[in-house]
Parts: sequence; structure tokens; C-alpha cells
Amino acid sequence: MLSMFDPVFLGIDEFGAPVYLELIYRNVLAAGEPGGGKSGLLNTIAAHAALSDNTRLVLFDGKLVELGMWEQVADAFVGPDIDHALTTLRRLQQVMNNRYAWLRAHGRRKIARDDRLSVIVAMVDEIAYYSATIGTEQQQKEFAALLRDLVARGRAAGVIVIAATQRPSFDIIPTSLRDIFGYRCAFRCTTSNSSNIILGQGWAEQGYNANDIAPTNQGAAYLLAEGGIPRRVKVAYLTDTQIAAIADYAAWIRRPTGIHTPAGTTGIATAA
Ligand SMILES: Nc1ncnc2c1ncn2[C@@H]1O[C@H](COP(=O)(O)OP(=O)(O)OP(=O)(O)O)[C@@H](O)[C@H]1O
Repeated sequence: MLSMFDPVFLGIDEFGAPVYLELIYRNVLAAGEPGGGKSGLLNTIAAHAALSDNTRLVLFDGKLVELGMWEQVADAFVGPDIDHALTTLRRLQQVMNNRYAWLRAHGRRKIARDDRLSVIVAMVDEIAYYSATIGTEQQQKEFAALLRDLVARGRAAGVIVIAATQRPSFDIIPTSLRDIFGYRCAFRCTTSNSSNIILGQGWAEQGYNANDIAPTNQGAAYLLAEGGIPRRVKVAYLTDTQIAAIADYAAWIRRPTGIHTPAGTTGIATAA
């Protein structure tokens, strides 16, 4: 089986060579204008996660349909409900805290493949929906604070955050949040400033400008990995039929195994 400890196939670079991401111990921020291809990236990562051993998905999708096809393999699927989103994030925070207590007790700093602790992949499509659109201001602030905490502290505890937004502005992605994402992926942006908000100040002026991506080139993006130089990529795209087939197969390989008996019976056959 695949594992989240293995590199995740993302797509191809401008020379047609495959691009892989080491997602374990890292987070991904994807942003760009509507229709740029962010959901394609999320679905490609979700497919790897769904097919991965010992991996749990926690999905936040205000539109229901972007990540909806993975619901059957997700531990939690949060739709347009801020209370559900907050409860789920608080639970993730608790899991993260418990894991840090466990790591400390074992004199360790981060989880490893052999620990057999599950990797938790939390995906949010779209950040702004929960942090600026639904709910009260206090709920939105709590959502932003919990998400930031997961991004900042989750990595070593095996919690990976993949978050997307079509609003690359300072109110949705403040610099302090952006900078703690190990990978940033800028799909087509309407302005150079938006591109800089995703990748970092100054990249557009050096020629790495997501505003230059043609509107017809969906799935094309600049990918920046920690400390590197943005790289032009074309993200792999799964059609709805392919996603449905992968999700079905993932549900099958994740099915409960062993012998189950109906409630109230012993499961031992008795002579008539
Ligand atoms: N990598 C790709 N290769 C080819 N076509 C793509 C690719 N990514 C996206 N597309 C096309 O662009 C359309 C919009 O893509 P997608 O839904 O991923 O954009 P988005 O950025 O998530 O939009 P939104 O912000 O509205 O959710 C898709 O329906 C598909 O037709």
C-alpha cells in the first residue's frame, strides 16, 4: 500500500518530469482565483491519502462537492456548519496534544513510520468560508486560531494540513500564517500582489508571478517548497469518474476485516 511517509505524486514540471511532494511533517497552502485548479491539487493529495496505509482523512468543504466524493473514506466530513467545523478542529487539537504528551513520555520529538500512529490529513476547501463568511466573528476567529495551531504544531505529531483559498488576501492569509506552510502553491492570480501574498514578498518581481499564468491553463501553478525557489508545475487532474473509482477502491481496502457476529449472538453455530 501507499503511505503518507512516501512522496506524493503532484503532477509534472515544465520539462514534463514528475513532481513529488514529501508531505509528512509538512503542510500545503494552495491559493488562486476560482477555477485555477486548487481542487485538482486537493483531490490528487486526497487520493494518495485515501489509498495510504494507516491514514485518516478529516475534510472541511463548505461547498460539499469539492471533497464530497471522499466522504465514505473520511473520519469526519464537515460541510457548511461552523459549529461542526469548530468541534472537529478542537478534537484534532486534542489528538495533537495527546500525541505530544506521548512523544514526550517516550523521549521523542516526532512520530515515525514504525510507531504505527495514524497520519491525519486535514483538508480545508475553502479557508475563507469558515474564517470570514459563516458564523459569528468570534467563531471565525476561533476557526482561524485552531487552524493556525494545527499548521504550526501538527506536523511532528503526524497531522498534515492541506488548505485552499480563492481569496489570497492579507485578511485570509496573513504573513504569519502563510509562512508556517512548508509548501505554497500559487494557481493563477488576478494580481501580482495576490501572487506575492501566497508565495512571499518579492517573488513576482523576480519573475515568479502567478498572474502570468494563462486563464486557460488550469492546474498550472508556482510551487514553493521551504527555502527553495518557486517551480512551475502542472498539477495532475482526476476526473469525477476517476475520483469515484479511487474512493470506492479505497473504501474497500479500508473495510473492517475479521469475523463479525450480529449483536446478541455468540457467533457459535448450535446443533438444531
Ligand atoms: N490540472 C488540470 N488539468 C486540466 N484541467 C484542469 C486541471 N485543474 C483544473 N482543471 C479544469 O479547471 C476546472 C476548475 O478547476 P478546480 O475546480 O480545481 O478549480 P478551483 O481553483 O478549485 O476553483 P474554485 O476555487 O472555484 O473551487 C476543472 O473543472 C477542470 O475542468
